[in-house]
Amino acid sequence: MSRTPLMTPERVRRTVTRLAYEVIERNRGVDGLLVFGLKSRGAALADRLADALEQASGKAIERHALSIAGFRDDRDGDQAALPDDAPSAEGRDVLLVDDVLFTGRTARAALDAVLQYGRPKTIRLAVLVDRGHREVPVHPDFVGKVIPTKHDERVVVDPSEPAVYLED
Ligand SMILES: O=P(O)(O)OC[C@H]1O[C@H](OP(=O)(O)OP(=O)(O)O)[C@H](O)[C@@H]1O
Ligand SMILES: O=c1cc[nH]c(=O)[nH]1
Repeated sequence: MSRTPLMTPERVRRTVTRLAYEVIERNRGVDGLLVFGLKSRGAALADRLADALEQASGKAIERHALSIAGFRDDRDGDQAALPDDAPSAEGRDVLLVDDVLFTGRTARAALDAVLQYGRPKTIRLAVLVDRGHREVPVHPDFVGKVIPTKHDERVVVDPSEPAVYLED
């Protein structure tokens, strides 16, 4: 297996900052914003994006991890219990965040999973990398970078650096 760098840590940081400003522009601010990172690897990115939103807006941003277990249409699994600190999404602007968008099945499952939290006013999707090969009609609202890939390659976001690699 070979690993090719696609985005350096500096590039990822700049991209996350740009995404934060795009979210603020689209939502006309951050009031009512509720950020959900898709478990498991979207949660680290959601934290970074929420931090960037706080820095850009000067306001606290509520963020949570969203389990999509039990909502996949292509995998079996039991639904995780709602966490004790589950927020209400009723009437709020929900931002779903994931590191990689591929077939779109995770994001589709997240649309079902998030409705356990109430009925949001809007639900939008932000991803760091869109690598194509969609199998369901999911389109992201905010994209860090579109990276065309072969189907059998893998895009890996290392949350600790953070950096993006292509593995084949
Ligand atoms: O668009 P899709 O085809 O659904 O692929 C994208 C998903 O794949 C990865 O998660 P993975 O399923 O590997 O789970 P993990 O985050 O728990 O590692 C990634 O973090 C996205 O959530
Ligand atoms: O390339 C891929 C495909 C699915 N999920 C990932 O994180 N990367």
